[in-house]
Amino acid sequence: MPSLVILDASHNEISAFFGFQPPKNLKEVNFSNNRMSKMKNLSAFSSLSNLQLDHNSFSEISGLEQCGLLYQLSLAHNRISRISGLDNLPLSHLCLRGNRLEKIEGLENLRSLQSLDLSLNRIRSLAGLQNLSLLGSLNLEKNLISEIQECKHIHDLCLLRDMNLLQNPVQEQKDYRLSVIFLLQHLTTLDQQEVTAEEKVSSVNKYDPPMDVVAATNHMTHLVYQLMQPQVLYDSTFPSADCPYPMLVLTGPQGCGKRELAHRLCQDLHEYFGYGICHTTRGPYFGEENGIDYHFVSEEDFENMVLMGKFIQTMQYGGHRFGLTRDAVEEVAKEGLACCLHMELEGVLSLKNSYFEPRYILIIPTSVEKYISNLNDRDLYTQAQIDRAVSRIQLYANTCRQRPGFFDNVIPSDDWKESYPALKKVVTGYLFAEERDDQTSSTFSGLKHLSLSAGQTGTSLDPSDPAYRNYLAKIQAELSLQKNPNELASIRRREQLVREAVLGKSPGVFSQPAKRPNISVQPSAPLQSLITSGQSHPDSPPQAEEIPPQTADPRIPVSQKSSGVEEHRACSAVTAATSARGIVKALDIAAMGSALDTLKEKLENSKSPGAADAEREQKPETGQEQRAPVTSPSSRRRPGSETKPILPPIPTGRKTPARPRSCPSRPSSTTAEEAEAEAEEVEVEVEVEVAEEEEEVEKDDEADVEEESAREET
Ligand SMILES: Nc1ncnc2c1ncn2[C@@H]1O[C@H](COP(=O)(O)OP(=O)(O)OP(=O)(O)O)[C@@H](O)[C@H]1O
Repeated sequence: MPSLVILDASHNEISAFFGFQPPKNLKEVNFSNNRMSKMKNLSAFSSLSNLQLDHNSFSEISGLEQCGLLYQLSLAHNRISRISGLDNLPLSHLCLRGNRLEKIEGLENLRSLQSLDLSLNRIRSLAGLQNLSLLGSLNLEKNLISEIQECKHIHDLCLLRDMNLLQNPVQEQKDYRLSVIFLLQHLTTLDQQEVTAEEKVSSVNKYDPPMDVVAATNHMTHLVYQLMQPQVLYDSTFPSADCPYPMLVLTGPQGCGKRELAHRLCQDLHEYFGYGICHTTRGPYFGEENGIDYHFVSEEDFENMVLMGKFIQTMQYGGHRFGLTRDAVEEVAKEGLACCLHMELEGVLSLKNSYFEPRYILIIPTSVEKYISNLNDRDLYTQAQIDRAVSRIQLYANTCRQRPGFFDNVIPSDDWKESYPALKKVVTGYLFAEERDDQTSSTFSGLKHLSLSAGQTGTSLDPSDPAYRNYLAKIQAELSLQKNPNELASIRRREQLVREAVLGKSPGVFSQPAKRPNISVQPSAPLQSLITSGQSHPDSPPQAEEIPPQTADPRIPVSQKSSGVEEHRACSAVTAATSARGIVKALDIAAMGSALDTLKEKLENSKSPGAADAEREQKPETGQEQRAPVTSPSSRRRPGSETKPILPPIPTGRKTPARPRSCPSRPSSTTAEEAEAEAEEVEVEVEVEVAEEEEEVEKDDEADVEEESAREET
């Protein structure tokens, strides 16, 4: 049969393996479920591409070496105990399910293999799969794999999407699924179940959390432990919304000189800075002193301190733990000094979650060779430690590049002594000392004052405390846009326009829609009653005696006159009130035709002696109304804004970069301060003018009414 292409001889009792002359074009052969036990050389079957030999009694794979086109081979449920004879075959699908395999071998050169079924064997390790770079599907169900770490052997198989480890002992391992998903991040199906995006994210957050997640967890841990302790009021550093306690943090890779720089800075600027002493579990280097460089503590003590809520942040570096305690900061703050610290990036990230708002300065080496040489000179580090430190330069550089503003300043440094002047300049700039040498002492006293005031505001979570109000004012100011003098002038102009429109001096936009009824509408009786009484029910025009005295001015609805407070509010809200009046006035009496008589009558009735008395009683209120704008809540002055926040010498510039109000102690803020003062002046000016103009409006209104009444009387 030279033309035979597909041969299916399954489910027979054939024992002879290929006991026939090879058809030239034979491609697919199925001898499954027969009684074959020994394979023979198939080099004559050169076209063979698919061979199914399941459920036979083969114990060894052989004779396939010359099958250069064989891409699919299935030998499931045989007695094979060792994989062999498959080298260099172009197999893409191989099934050895249900054999006696104990390890994966002989597959190293199957570079084209895409699908491998080794289920139902006795395999314990995944070693031997690492070269199968095209492998996309791997079935290892019902084997003896017990360690999650075995997945490391297939970690680099980027095309592996589907893996089945069902009924392996490894399934009982804690967090098995998340761990496997973490190790094999390309998987889309694990154990016949789809891998979700949530699972992938959770696995990464669990086993290789991003630095921010680590920092947040670190912060959360310490905060929780701290809250579990009896609460202590930290006089000097209790967070004050207006003036956070000033801190300076030098960061950079290990051994970049930040520690020396910090010490030197605290020495030179000892009037301003104190060195914050961290705790560590590492032993002291030669020359280091307990309580000067670090507080050296045992692992156990450190852990106890964590549980006691002592730390603000901690981090693990080089197998040792480092941490900054609240007390360490407090020690410095008590002296009236700003705390100067050095720490790694992880510490910075954690600290950034706290209520402290330090300045962060990155000290970064520019020459790797010099950096390595500096580290070697210290004679403290192993090569692995040096390599790690060097690798972290990139981490800092990336952070700096990817997160603009993360560091307040970056100082390139290959030698700390050389970079010290630059650092000092930057820091003195923060202190405002360089530009205002003459005010140095006052800055310092400001710092002392800061500590004190922070202490005073230690209980400032009480709303009755002025600092609390300052906090609100600060938030409010930040939320509302700051207006420059030009904007304020523009607002004034627009207000003026509105006022003129209301007074009928100019046909402002606000009066137009309200004037339309003037022309075309003859008000009905219900409308008259609405105008005169302020009541809304159209069918029941009120009797004259029903009209309360304060509705003598028919243009102002009762609702606006019902109480002094409301009146006050109505007059305060300049634009709203005047425009409302504008609308009422625009429905002018002249346009009401016959309705005028009724109105007149009611007006007269309302001027009864009782009503007049009542009106007189209203006079003080009117006065109040006139004065109202000055103290009006609608004024643009913020509550509590007359109390200037006390400013720290190292202000919170980074978090509130462009707002002169919140960082006036920055060098560049001299002009900002002036601008602020100027803006405030203009603000007050505008308010006073608004008040005066309002007064005028009121007088004009009153004069109008009187004139009208007089006209009517005549
Ligand atoms: N509380 C902390 N949080 C985060 N990092 C810290 C903390 N305390 C110290 N570190 C940092 O941990 C790293 C290891 O500290 P270690 O004192 O062992 O470094 P070092 O070899 O003396 O080098 P360096 O001169 O940079 O301090 C340093 O980069 C140090 O700045």
